[in-house]
Amino acid sequence: MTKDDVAGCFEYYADLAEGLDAKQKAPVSLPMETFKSYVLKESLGVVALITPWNYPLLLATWKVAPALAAGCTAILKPSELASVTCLELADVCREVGLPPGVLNILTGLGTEAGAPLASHPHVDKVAFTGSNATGSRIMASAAQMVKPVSMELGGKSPIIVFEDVDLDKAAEWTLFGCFWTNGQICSATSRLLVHYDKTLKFIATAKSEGATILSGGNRPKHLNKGFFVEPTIITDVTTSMQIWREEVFGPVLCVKTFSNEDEAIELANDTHYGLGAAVISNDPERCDRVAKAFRSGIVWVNCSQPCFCQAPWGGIKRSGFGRDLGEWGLENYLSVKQVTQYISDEPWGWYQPPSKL
Ligand SMILES: NC(=O)c1ccc[n+]([C@@H]2O[C@H](COP(=O)([O-])OP(=O)(O)OC[C@H]3O[C@@H](n4cnc5c(N)ncnc54)[C@H](O)[C@@H]3O)[C@@H](O)[C@H]2O)c1
Ligand SMILES: NCCCC=O
Repeated sequence: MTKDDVAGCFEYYADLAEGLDAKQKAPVSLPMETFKSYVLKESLGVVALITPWNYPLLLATWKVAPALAAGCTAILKPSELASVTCLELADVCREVGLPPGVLNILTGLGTEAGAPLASHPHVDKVAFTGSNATGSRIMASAAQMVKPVSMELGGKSPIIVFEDVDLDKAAEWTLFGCFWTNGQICSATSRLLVHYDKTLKFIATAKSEGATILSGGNRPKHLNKGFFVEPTIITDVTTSMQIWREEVFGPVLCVKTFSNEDEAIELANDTHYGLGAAVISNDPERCDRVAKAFRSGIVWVNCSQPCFCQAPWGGIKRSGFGRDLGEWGLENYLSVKQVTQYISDEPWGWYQPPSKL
């Protein structure tokens, strides 16, 4: 599936690149007839793309494809934990005729390869996806040179399940939203807010489907080696607990109940993060209200986690700023230049000619 997503993303940005010429010289309407103005969109130059270990090829593609489409020269620094697919991508780019030097892969540790790249004076922009701690370090070093950055950081995303839903569907989206790819997704909806009346039925249904409720949290007995954790569901959580507030980046779902829509929204937004948020309800007006009220960059209605390269991806608050994907992802790598021309034959008239003095 990732390979298809990668190819789809390159094709999408190839189309946007072809459309860029037609968007050049877009006129700007001015209040003075003696001037005319238009806008050029230009490549930012040399961009550093620093990416995480989860979805290593896809998340690199979300940056490489729009950066190349915008005409940038890119240096991709993949995670030291998962670099191989990005090296393969470079081979494919060479095979299809990308000129040498346009896409460069720099492997290595964050401190030894990522940090010098991010602070290099010849790098015009840093586009980063990863943890908040690293993002904050990169912002601090980029600030020394007033270098633009875009940040795709972590999250602790909520999913609100209202009482009017089909329980089976809600249970499936809730489990998928948190446990898909072991919860190692930035946007995992790992805080479940469920209407109180539904809670017992929800748990009973999940139990009858074989889920382990209020348990997990251990290494699976049959896996002695490696970094494995049982799918874990935790209830009786308070909003001040670390497990409710901090990103786990693993298969852990916290559950809290609410008694009305306002309380659900307040609990959902009670986080430093603002990446994803989901609402499950059969009431379309309620879905609209809640979608507007969520303080996040992405909202899913009656689902969780679907991702399309045409739609903007990114967060607010400590989940970052700037957007990957869609036309917004291309704008990440373009600068906007105004060209304003004086078109009158008359002198500007700042200095009076001697004859008129
Ligand atoms: N918002 C999103 O779209 C998105 C997507 C995927 C992952 N994430 C987040 O990424 C995190 C998991 O990824 P991770 O563990 O690889 O993150 P990480 O911050 O540890 O590493 C990300 C990248 O930064 C590099 N790096 C580390 N220190 C650096 C430094 N001082 N200067 C420059 N580069 C440095 C690493 O080598 C790696 O390439 C989670 O918090 C997750 O939520 C966010
Ligand atoms: N579906 C891809 C999500 C990437 C975030 O970690």
